[in-house]
Amino acid sequence: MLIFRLPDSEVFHTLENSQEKQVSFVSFDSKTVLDFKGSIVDITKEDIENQIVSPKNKSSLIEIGKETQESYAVKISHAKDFIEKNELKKLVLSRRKLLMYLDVDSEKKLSLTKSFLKFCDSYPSAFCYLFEKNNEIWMGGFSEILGKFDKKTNAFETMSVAGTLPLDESWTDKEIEEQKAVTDYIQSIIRKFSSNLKVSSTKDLISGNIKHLKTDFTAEISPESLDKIISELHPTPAVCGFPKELCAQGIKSIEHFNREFYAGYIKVETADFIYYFVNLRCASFFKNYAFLFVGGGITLKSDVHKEWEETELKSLAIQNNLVFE
Ligand SMILES: C=C(O[C@H]1C=CC=C(C(=O)O)[C@@H]1O)C(=O)O
Repeated sequence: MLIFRLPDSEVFHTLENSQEKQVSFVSFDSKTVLDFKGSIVDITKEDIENQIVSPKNKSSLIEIGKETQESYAVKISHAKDFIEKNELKKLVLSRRKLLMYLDVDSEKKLSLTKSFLKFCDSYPSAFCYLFEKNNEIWMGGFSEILGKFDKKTNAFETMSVAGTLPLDESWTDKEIEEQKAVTDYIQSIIRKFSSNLKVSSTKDLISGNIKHLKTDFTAEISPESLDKIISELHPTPAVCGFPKELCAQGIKSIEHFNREFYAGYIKVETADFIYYFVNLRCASFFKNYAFLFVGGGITLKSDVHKEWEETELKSLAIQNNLVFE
């Protein structure tokens, strides 16, 4: 079962009755690819609500912070050591926030389909999805594209999204440098495949309770180079770091958990476009608990308290939209 909604659209989709590979979830390390087959069809809100994908136990929302602010601070300090030793600009570190819904006396249980619809309402410009496959349930959504390819014109779009602050704070060198590392990397890749790259000015991207810095890129490419561009782009320094192999190794040794689909991407092929959405603000759901995956770019200027707060704010994208009934 897969339900999704494209950015800035009010139409929900699912897949039906065909062997065509239409949607694929690629893990952060690119080693796992989960394919969903079928033709893309519309699905109503009522039909979504009638799907049963909610964990079965009765539950209420109680948060148990497995990763504490102190343990995350130790990891941030390891990330800084790694950055210094390897003379890096940044490394993207993440945590898995554990959310328990314990059986208390309440009659309430988590409805993932209603949560999905609420999440979609809260983030209208995001690509949002909910899937259940091979005993895994994931929900997520964000507005960052790794790529969008127009099959008719061969136009390719991508973006550099990084740096995070609460809406009322002003950008500092830390966020500007963090996002510039992503912008430089993306430009260097696209220029190898296209001679007419256009780069926008850098703007704010508002995402619920927080904002990011965003630069857009457009270029004409040959359809044959699309797969290569995507595999070179992923994982960008917005979710990993540069050089990517070294940073991915550093992340693995510091984080101590498998990111799975978090910070991977989702490929969606429609009649006109091939989209590659960055899989952020996502969670995997189990019977009594969920893992909310949240991270942020660490630089030598990072403040441990602010980095923790950033991941807490990011976790609210999913957490504040969970519906218990
Ligand atoms: C890695 C995440 O965010 C990325 C996207 C936007 C801003 C980011 C940042 O400020 O660090 C990250 O690069 C995440 O949300 O887990």
